[in-house]
Amino acid sequence: MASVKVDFQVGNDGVAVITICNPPVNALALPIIRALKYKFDEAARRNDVKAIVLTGKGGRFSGGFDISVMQKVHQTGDITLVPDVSVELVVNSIEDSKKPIVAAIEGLALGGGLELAMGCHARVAVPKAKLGLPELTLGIIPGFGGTQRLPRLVGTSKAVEMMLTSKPITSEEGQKLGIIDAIVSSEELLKVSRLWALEIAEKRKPWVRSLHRTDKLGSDAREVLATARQRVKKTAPHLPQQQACVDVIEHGILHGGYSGVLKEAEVFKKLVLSETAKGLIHVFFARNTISKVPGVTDIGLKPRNVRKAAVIGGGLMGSGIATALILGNIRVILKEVNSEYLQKGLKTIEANIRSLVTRKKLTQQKAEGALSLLKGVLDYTEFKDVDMVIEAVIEKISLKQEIFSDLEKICPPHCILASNTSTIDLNIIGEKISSQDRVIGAHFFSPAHIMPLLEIVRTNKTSAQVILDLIAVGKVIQKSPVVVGNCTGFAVNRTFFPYAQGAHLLLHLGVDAFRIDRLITNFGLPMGPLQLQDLAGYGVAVAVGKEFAGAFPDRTFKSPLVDLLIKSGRNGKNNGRGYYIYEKGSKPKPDPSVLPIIEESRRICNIAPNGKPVSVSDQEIVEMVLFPIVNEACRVLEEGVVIRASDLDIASVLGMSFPSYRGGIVFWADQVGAKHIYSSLKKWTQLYGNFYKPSRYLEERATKGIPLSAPASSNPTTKARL
Ligand SMILES: C[C@H](O)CC(=O)SCCNC(=O)CCNC(=O)[C@H](O)C(C)(C)COP(=O)(O)OP(=O)(O)OC[C@H]1O[C@@H](n2cnc3c(N)ncnc32)[C@H](O)[C@@H]1OP(=O)(O)O
Repeated sequence: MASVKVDFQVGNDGVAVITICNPPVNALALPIIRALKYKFDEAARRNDVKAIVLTGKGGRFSGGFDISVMQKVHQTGDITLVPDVSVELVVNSIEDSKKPIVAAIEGLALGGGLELAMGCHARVAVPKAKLGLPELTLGIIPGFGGTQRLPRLVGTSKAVEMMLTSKPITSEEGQKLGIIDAIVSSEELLKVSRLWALEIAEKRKPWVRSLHRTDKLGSDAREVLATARQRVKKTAPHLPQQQACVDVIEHGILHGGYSGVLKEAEVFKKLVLSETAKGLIHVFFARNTISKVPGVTDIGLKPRNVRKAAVIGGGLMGSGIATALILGNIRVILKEVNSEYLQKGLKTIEANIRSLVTRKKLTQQKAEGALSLLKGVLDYTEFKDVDMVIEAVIEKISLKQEIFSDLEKICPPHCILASNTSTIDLNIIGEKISSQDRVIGAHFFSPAHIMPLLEIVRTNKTSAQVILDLIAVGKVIQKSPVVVGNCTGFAVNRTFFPYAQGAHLLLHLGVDAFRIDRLITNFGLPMGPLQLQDLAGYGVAVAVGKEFAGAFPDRTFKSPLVDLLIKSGRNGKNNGRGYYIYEKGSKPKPDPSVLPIIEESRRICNIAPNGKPVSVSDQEIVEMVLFPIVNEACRVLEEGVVIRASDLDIASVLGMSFPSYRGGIVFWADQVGAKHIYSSLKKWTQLYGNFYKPSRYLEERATKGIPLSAPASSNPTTKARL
């Protein structure tokens, strides 16, 4: 705690430098906020202080209000834990101070950090500092006056864009927009800021109170807001903070900045208590926790550098993985079996990179740099000095075993031997080699260069060093690595295998296919289970169905539907025909001609009670698809496949696009309540069979009233080692 403080130093020039010290990001924790108020008031009182500079220690101004305070509010329900910073500190002690205050910004000023800076009378920054108000990603709006001062400093249109997208700008852009007054080197920052503050005091530079300005709001501000409001209605119907943000900005434009500040504080507090904020704030911390792996990241090991990697197999996955690696500045050797496949793989990688340039996600220069790191090969000659190999060939055990035997002979002894398998037991893949401590799963999600999740699968033998190395690679290539244990489907596919099956079961009970998908998208997933099946192609559905039927025969729903769809010439999006019709340039349309096929499958299965379609409410349909997933998540937790429940939340959000504002699958389940989930599953088991049978873990937690996310107690039946 000693490092959490606010420094106060008065120089001979009469400038007090107030420094926020709370590593690593100088979050505005409650003691910091209290100390800031105290120090500003002290500076105002002292006769030897003519002007003030506010800055942050360690190269970062501030990452904003301490988000863990809001988490405490969620745990306790006590909103009074959030102090009144907006008026008491920012308006009274900073903006309305009788002495000029300059913010000296290094590294980043985000959220509450930027809001403090905007309360100051000028801002000096170093090059490339990040400035932004990312609060909306947490389900809240800025609460220290940001919704009012940002439009007054950069204009309504830009401010709305910055807040609704949560994307930061650089100090250079900030200077052009007018929020930054000067850019100087890090060495000069304090000197220039002190002088600037003194010059304001001497009236040689303007003394600007942002909240009092109106010149930049623009005469079209209300139209800008009306357009934004329409847009968020369409694009973010589940995110109340988006609409609220626009409303609060408008309030300040109509009624004046100070009234806007008061309105903002009121709405901010309401939003902190919203379900959306609970989910998103949980995801923020859960995402930071995933790479903390007991026995791996806490035993003093250092990750080794992976400079050169090899990818075996240039298909869809292999080329995506190679793309991700070169984008992370890692040299890549792509190996294929013949030059035709190799050229195809290389072309796919090039196309992946070029499409990022077209979509303005990558500069031309960076694209060329990345592509220069790629080399295609047809043999193992280049493998002598690779630090990591990721095998991404077809799912055939003998082929993978042969490759791993070759790799063990050819690659250096430190080389990580990874497989991108999504189905095969890693112990079997590594069975024939002696370096089983180097065998690990690197399970990417398609398209591998875009999807943010990396499921790192360890076996009982994988060494801590290799796990740590792969976590580090994951971070370098901008993925969120989740370390999981070895079991059928690993954590993500295993948990979500009932997704399609739940939909199929409902279909066979007589529920309309498109109703199921519509309700699931209304719930917040980007597409329903049937459309997802179309997207993946039916080959995947058949393979995955077989795998899970083999592993979990007690809870697999079998139907001839996919076979019938294939027989009718459908293969989902791949050939433009599935449950939906896919035409270039237009959204998928439900295909009425699929209905007789579903009907035929229903006839064959004949599971609807009395042969009649069941009558189920919209909510029940959503629950009948999602509760079986929660049930499987419970088994994954009980078996210790993931380290902690929040890892599964992140895996579900990043791997399956489960809505982050619902906090992930287990977090959401706890909001719904284990008791309700358990009793619903029990009822459906009696009505419709074992697919719904509640797991022991769920039953125990529901009966004892323990949250599903609470750490496992004693003796988990750990099949997967973690
Ligand atoms: C009233 C106000 O308007 C409301 C607010 O200000 S809400 C806060 C708004 N600010 C934000 O959303 C910024 C959140 N933070 C970030 O985006 C990133 O942490 C960052 C860009 C600041 C730094 O990124 P990076 O260097 O990769 O560090 P990162 O690993 O994320 O964070 C380091 C640690 O700081 C913590 N942290 C970062 N910002 C924090 C914050 N605002 N509050 C509390 N903790 C924070 C992280 O949880 C992490 O903790 P850990 O080491 O125990 O896991």
